[in-house]
Amino acid sequence: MTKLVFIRHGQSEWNLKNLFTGWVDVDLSEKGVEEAKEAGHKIKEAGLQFDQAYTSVLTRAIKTLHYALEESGQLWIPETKTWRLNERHYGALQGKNKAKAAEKYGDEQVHIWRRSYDVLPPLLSADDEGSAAQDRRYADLDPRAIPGGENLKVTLERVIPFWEDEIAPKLLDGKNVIIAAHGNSLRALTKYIEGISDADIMGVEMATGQPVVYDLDEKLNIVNKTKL
Ligand SMILES: O=C(O)[C@H](O)COP(=O)(O)O
Repeated sequence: MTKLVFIRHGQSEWNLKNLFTGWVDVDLSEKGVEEAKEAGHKIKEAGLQFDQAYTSVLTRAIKTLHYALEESGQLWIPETKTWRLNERHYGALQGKNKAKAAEKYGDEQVHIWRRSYDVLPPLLSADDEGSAAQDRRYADLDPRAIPGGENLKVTLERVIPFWEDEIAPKLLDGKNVIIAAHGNSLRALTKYIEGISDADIMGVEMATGQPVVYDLDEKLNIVNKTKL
């Protein structure tokens, strides 16, 4: 049985401050570091051994992966970083406080921005301060692929090609895989592999630093799912 593990990064400094984060590259909080180490401890206890790791190009996910692998004695495994596993881009909401946004625009609107499948947040343009177009790590990307804001649908559309081209072939080859990423890039993957409807995905949440373990058969059907 092939193992696939998802882990959302540990608490970030902006999770702690309740700010929309998206593609802003914030670090883990102290609690987030502890959550990542604890995840590694649980991975070790569960005897999970990986052949390949995938993560985003954002520090909080990369560090979570590294703490978890170090704690489980697997820091040496091959890893691939890709923008396709980044958090959804939260557009012009990035850096804004979620509670203050709810006071200003109403709980309902903020809930729609956060959890609807296909409503976009207010967008950033390429020359706005804070646009990813100014960030060296995206220099090789076609400028048209750099988002000004994403909903879950758009996030899924850029995550899934990476799943199909890179991750699924590894799993089909019998390799055990860990993916350290973000609340919404992992919700997109969860929706895709579990066949969750557009409506039901609104109710799916990913806890910080909690490994989600899938057992997959040789056709990548899900045989079992557990949370550590
Ligand atoms: O980008 C963010 O703000 C968080 O990582 C995810 O936020 P959400 O739970 O509001 O989608």
